[in-house]
Amino acid sequence: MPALRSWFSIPRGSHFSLANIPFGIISTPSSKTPRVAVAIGEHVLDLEAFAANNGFSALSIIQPHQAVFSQPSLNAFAALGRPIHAIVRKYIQDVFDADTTYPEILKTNSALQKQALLPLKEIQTYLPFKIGDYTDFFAGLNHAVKAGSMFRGPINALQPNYKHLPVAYHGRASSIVVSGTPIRRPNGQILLDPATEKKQPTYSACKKLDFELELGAFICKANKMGEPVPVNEAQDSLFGIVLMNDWSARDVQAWEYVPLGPFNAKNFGTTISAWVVLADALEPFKVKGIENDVGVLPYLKEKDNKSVYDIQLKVDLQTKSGNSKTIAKTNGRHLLWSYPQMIAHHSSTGCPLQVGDLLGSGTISGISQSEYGSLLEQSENGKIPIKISDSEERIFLEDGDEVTFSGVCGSDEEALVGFGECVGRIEPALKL
Ligand SMILES: O=C(O)/C=C/C(=O)CC(=O)CC(=O)O
Ligand SMILES: [Ca+2]
Ligand SMILES: [Mg+2]
Repeated sequence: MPALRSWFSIPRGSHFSLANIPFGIISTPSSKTPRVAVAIGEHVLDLEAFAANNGFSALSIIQPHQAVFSQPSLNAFAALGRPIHAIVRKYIQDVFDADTTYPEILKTNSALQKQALLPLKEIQTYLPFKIGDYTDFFAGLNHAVKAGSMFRGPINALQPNYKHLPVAYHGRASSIVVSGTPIRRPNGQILLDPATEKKQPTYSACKKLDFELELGAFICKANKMGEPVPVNEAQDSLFGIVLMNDWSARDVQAWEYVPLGPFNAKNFGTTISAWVVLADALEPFKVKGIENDVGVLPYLKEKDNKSVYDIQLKVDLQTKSGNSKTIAKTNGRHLLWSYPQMIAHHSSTGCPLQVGDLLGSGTISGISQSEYGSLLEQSENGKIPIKISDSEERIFLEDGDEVTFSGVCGSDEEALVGFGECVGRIEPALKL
């Protein structure tokens, strides 16, 4: 399909082309109340201002719902359901199209352009949703094999359940932050010398601080308690996707996680990107995930044989002294389980999912060192240093390090569907 052309200037290579239209929450120095916007090129369209100035006058279906754009989160907009998200996205694409059906709405309305089109660099972004619950899956097969091999050897790398159900832990919604928020190194219980017989922990600053490259999915449809979401209807629950960093304290994790899973090792901070790419925008980039070679149970069997996304993912690390390096490149296709399968399994007991819940994919890794989505894998749990520059290397994160994830779909520079960035810098631990 040829790229949509706009009357509005959208630079080539922008993650926020007309093919995208991602949603987020913004404010400006002169208007500090957080509200809904979409990103377009190097600007955002403030949907509160747009709605208040008859921007949706040609879209009668949205008129009774315009208050959703004045909310400080996307929950109310998301709850309108996928057919409405699709209509709104298509309408905004039309308003910006070079041959728009509605030139009077924005193309020839310079007053509204001035009011509602704001430079990205002048706005502040916020968490896109009020997140009630957060669950982090472990669907990245290559990551699970690599991490499991390091801890239990290659024969026992995967637990017997791994290919039969999407494994997950219940995370902590209260410490999810938007891209750009600093992350403080946690203090925690660790074993300084795990090899010795006597297991005596100390309480200290984490010495094995790591990132995990993941995708996060937001839920837009609540299921009632007791009523599971069938796998082949689960796409209706999927609002959109963000980049996600499940910061992980590996030494805390190693000591605490058997038998109930990660607790404090992953509850001190999780960063997500600010712009939510709608499931509809990702539709052209659906691909087959990793083949599951066990026959999954019927409640996890999907009709759709393409249900993960071809997203080119990248991790950059910049040190306090300014050296930086791309330390990993991988792809969103490296998942054994799809989001519909995760949703179906999560709700299979009757557990209610709610609008605004966040589901992490699990760390996404390829199969070679430069494709690993965590330092745990890259450094073989601290054994192999990763060269950042001639003067610096890393095994785990140091104070002042800044980790930047980016993700983009497509190759046509005029029609990229990108996520922007998911950034966090490490601050020193509280002094003990
Ligand atoms: O297989 C294991 O015992 C451990 C796996 C991990 O440590 C990976 C991990 O932290 C899970 C995650 O992706 O959050
Ligand atoms: Ca994780
Ligand atoms: Mg986390």
